[in-house]
Amino acid sequence: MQHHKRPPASILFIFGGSGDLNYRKLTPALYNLFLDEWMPDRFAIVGIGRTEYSSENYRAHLQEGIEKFSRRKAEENGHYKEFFEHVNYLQLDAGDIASYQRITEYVQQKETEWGVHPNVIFYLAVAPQLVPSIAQELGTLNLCKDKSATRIVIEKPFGHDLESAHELNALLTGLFAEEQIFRIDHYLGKETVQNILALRFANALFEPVWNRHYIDHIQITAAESVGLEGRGGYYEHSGALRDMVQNHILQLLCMVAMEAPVSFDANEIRNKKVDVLNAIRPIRREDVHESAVRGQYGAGWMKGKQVTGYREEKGVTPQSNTDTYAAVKFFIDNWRWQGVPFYVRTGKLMHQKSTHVTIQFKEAPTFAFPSEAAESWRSNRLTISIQPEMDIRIRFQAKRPGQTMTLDPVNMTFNYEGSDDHTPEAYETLLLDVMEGDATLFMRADQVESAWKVIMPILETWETRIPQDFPNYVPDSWGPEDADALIARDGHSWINLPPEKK
Ligand SMILES: NC(=O)C1=CN([C@@H]2O[C@H](COP(=O)(O)OP(=O)(O)OC[C@H]3O[C@@H](n4cnc5c(N)ncnc54)[C@H](OP(=O)(O)O)[C@@H]3O)[C@@H](O)[C@H]2O)C=CC1
Ligand SMILES: O=C1O[C@H](COP(=O)(O)O)[C@@H](O)[C@H](O)[C@H]1O
Repeated sequence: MQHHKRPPASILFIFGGSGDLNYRKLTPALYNLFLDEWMPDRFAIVGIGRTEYSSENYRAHLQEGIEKFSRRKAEENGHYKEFFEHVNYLQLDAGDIASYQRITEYVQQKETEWGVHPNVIFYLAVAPQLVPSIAQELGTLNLCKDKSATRIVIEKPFGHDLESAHELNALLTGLFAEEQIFRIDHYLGKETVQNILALRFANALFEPVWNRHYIDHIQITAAESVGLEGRGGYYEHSGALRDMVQNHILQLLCMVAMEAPVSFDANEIRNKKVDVLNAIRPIRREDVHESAVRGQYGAGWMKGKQVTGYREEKGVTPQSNTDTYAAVKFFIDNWRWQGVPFYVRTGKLMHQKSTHVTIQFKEAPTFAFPSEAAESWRSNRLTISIQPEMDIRIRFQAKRPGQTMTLDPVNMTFNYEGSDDHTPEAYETLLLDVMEGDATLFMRADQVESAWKVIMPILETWETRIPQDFPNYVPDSWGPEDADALIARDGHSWINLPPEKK
């Protein structure tokens, strides 16, 4: 039974249809949208690549991806036949200009068959070097002149630095209108990330204390327990700062720090976020060593299994100085956040997978209880767990039952109802938004460039100074000691989130 309005008729062309992202993320997401009756009544998905596939082989390959990576359990997957009737493969070399005609022909054929002019979406799930030439060719197709019906989706990384991101923006905005361009940051599609806006702006409770008068500092952690997962070739030219901080972490920071939007219009939200990026205090090159720490993992053990060091990974050079860990202290120079440090960190092969935001409130102004009542006054803390735990915890002091006045910190926890396999994956939300033409959860050109501006001084400094101590952390740890020192200098320590007891 259909219980919601579906997007209009759509054709999705996935450049990189034979690639890893489509196999692991995009097709499982589209399949779940199909099962949840969110796909349009009329839709077609066309994978594009040079690899030879018959339709049958291609569908079997993608079905395997769904079976491995769909959030639904195997027994819930059962509508492959109906779904794959909508899926086809176009063997095409993106460098062959003449072959783009086949795309136009496919659209015309569907238009005739369906009797409607469909939305046409080009998803570029290819290496970044291919993006400019594919965009260039698509931009010259007549069907891309229809600004309301044709869209282009660009995967990360969006540029390698400020200059290349600016060039890519110039190219794309010369070919497409801004409303046709969907720059993906998959963190924005996560339920728990979107919930930051609901927590802050759908409740009157938090806003009065959400500022420098009550908040001592904020921490954002995106710790991964995985390593490179076969992506050494890409990662070696990226590193943790580019791979995670420039995009996902700065977007989280924006959602925590932005002013209240007056509406949920895409541009209104994006304006408020870009204001935060533009207010981040530029880090002077001579101060980088005080505000930022980089790390690289060596060989060691991860949960009882031996793992190789970063420099021995496939696709990595033996003397590599690429950062697999980054921690940065930011300040936001505006009225709300003046003087409040934002500590952010991310790393590969860390002790525990955990992405969370911690708002540490200031101490109570005076403590009327006997000094032995509590170890610390710094009890008020709000933690937004993004993954794998999906909850919001408020920590406060409570009296321990008994005849003495002894205080203990306790947690009040909101848990997302239902199990993980009922929560839409980020790519489901984002693909649906693209089909609906809603760009709220996508990056605008100026947002991407402002984020690059924030990290450029760190990147440039790191690129010119050779780290003396790499590798400087072992797998299954919380990163390099210098990162502990970065936050300890201000009298704080990193908060590692224990899993909530169920
Ligand atoms: N994999 C992931 O988990 C993530 C990936 N991304 C991004 O998504 C993008 C794709 O990554 P991923 O899927 O891992 O990469 P893969 O290397 O697995 O896939 C690359 C795709 O590009 C296609 N391709 C390459 N050259 C051509 C060509 N000349 N003409 C047509 N198609 C071509 C390949 O097809 P063929 O060889 O058949 O021609 C293949 O389908 C990258 O930008 C990556 O950074 C972002 C987040 C996560
Ligand atoms: O974009 C990326 O994100 C993943 C982490 O995503 P998550 O949803 O699992 O938190 C990271 O592993 C990868 O290196 C990076 O390119």
